[in-house]
Amino acid sequence: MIDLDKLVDEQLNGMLSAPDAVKPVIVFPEANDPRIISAASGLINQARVVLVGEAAEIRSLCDYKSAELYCPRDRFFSQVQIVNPAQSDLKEELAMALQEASKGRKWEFTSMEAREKILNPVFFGAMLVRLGYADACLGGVANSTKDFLAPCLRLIKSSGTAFEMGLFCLPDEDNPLWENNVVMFADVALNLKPSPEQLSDIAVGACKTLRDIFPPTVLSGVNGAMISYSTKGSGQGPSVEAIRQAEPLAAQKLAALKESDPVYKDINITGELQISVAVSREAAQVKLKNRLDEFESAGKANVLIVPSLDEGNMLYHLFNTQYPEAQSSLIMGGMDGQVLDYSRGSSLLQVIRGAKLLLLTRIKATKPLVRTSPLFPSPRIVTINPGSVSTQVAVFDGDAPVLNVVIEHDKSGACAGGSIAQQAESRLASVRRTLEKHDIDPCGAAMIMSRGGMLPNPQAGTYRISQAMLTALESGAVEDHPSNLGAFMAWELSRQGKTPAFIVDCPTIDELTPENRLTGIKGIEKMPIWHALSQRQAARMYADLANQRVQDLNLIVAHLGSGVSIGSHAKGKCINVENAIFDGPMGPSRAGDIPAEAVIELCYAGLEKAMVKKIFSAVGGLYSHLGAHDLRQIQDRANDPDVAAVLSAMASGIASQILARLSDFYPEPVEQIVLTGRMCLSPVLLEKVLEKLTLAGVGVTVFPGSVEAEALKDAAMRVYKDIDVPMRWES
Ligand SMILES: Nc1ncnc2c1ncn2[C@@H]1O[C@H](COP(=O)(O)OP(=O)(O)OP(=O)(O)O)[C@@H](O)[C@H]1O
Ligand SMILES: CCCC(=O)O
Repeated sequence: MIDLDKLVDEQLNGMLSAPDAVKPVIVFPEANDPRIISAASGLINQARVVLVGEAAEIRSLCDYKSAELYCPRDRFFSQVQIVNPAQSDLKEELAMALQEASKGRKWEFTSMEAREKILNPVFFGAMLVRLGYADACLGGVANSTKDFLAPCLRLIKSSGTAFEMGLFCLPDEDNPLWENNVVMFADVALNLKPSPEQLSDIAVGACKTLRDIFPPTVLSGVNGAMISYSTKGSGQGPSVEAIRQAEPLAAQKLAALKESDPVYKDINITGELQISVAVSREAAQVKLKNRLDEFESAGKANVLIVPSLDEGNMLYHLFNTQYPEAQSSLIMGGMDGQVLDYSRGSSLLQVIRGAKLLLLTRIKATKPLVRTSPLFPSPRIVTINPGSVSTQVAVFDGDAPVLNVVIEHDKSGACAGGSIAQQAESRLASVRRTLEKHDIDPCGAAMIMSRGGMLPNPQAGTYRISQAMLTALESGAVEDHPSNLGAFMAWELSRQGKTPAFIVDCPTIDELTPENRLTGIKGIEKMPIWHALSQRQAARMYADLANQRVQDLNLIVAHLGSGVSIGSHAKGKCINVENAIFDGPMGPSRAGDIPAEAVIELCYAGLEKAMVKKIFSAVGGLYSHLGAHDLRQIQDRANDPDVAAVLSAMASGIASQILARLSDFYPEPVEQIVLTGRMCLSPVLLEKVLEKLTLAGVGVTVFPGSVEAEALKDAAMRVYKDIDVPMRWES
């Protein structure tokens, strides 16, 4: 049986990991139902969830266990928005808009009535969608269709005929009627006797939905058939006539759909077929004989469009009863994924599945998603992330990305050297130019965030930038490193702290255990310098995916970027990690571990100390072997045996040091190995690393690319929501 839930999850996660993706805002007006609370907790990674109800009631439903949460409780309450209509700032605006929407309708409201109605969570939720403050409203588990769906259909604009589909992924059988045992029926809930126009809308909408859910790699054909007691002229009657009239209309609409996106090119719709002719090749052969090839869907239809509600509803309930183990769901059509009406008997699993299918169809609908909503705080956050030859500038409104630019610096210019303050000045000028070019005024930001610098002995987390911190960085930074520039730039952008400015997760955070700190020479201790911002974010991202807390997990996290660092994160603390500038595996321009005797020789070869340091930290690794450090170009030469040998050695070094970390957690097991950084964007390298990691017998999760801008934004939001209290740097 196709695992529908897994398929939908994979697609959602893929779409939501796009750099400019935003999560849809979904409203549950029935937040007093334990199924809704539990389901909401399983949706927070893929949606911004609004629960309409009383915060105290929702908390007590969680505390007394009738609503079990799929994620840590703190995370749930920090992510969902609970809105009580009676106390909402939006109440009056929504009531006025409701009255306006009702004008001239049979159900027209006076302003008094509208104010009263808006206190009803269903009206409140539907109006949030109507006004563009939310993307979708989901209900029906605690209300009748009349009480939930009628207000939604009245108030939320649709793109055609509203209808409902019943989707079934059936258990495996020897002789399945349908490819992969997937079948859909429509309309199963709304239109008593659809007109030809409605039938054509239902046919095209249902086929489009099936394709939106199942990519061609999973379901090669989407074949719609309008079911009748007549096969191509064998019978007569009003319903047959309606289908005949619907067929050309459906053909026209289908042509427009195919024109809009080639993904729909292989959809077929055929009218007026008996159900046996629609689903069985043999029956089709018997009845259609040599005309069979004229009708693409005949004998292989997997979307069955019924002539009236009686048949649709019957089929839906028949299949639900006969196949209790099927993965099934109701899906609304014709509403651009803005509404879902559950059945009151829905199980928790069905509530979650329905919501995820709705998210998928909502994201794939042409209507753009809400980027910022008054329901969710959306402070403007400017983030800067200085690297050795580039500075990343990313701007967010709350969680919504606004800008993400990587400014490449000329090595001979902006970062050629000079004091931290001098370098910061020229980089800052390019950051300002970039912001200006995109019409972004940093003075309008609520918070300015930067990667942390090499402060001595910092704590993990967020520090407010202060003059004392800048002094410490200028005079006492542990290493001369581009990360030190961040605080200076953020300070200047914030007009010397007038806008709150912060650094997050310094590379010098030291949480090593004594065992991991000690070396073989008394007096020489390990001194970690690592990609703390990136690694700690990747650990949190994994924990969120696994619906756990980092404090409860043992993770090995590797940052594979310009530098490489591998951290052993035991219950949220990085208990072992190297100095990524000089130790560990080789990287694009880092030498990594070199036999000690060779190092000694090099030091006495008459070179200046700065030159020796440069050999290890700037012109080692790929650059030393191949004369280039950009993996994007190097991987194109991977067929060259010399290049392949160096890439294999780098991958092998990374994998073997990750494997070596397994023992750091002894006697506890490692839950997951997590990889991140832009080198993970290289399939050539990643494949070689992953191959060897299979030896660990531990799952591997990859967050390819840089997660640092997201890390800075998330840190800002934690401060903004009072989840984190920023530290002050004391000299
Ligand atoms: N699309 C890509 N495909 C393959 N490799 C890439 C891609 N984009 C960047 N890289 C490589 O990733 C490396 C840079 O990684 P990343 O940007 O994560 O590091 P960084 O954050 O700049 O540096 P640091 O490790 O100092 O933090 C470079 O070697 C670059 O060539
Ligand atoms: C944390 C930074 C270490 C490096 O530059 O590789």
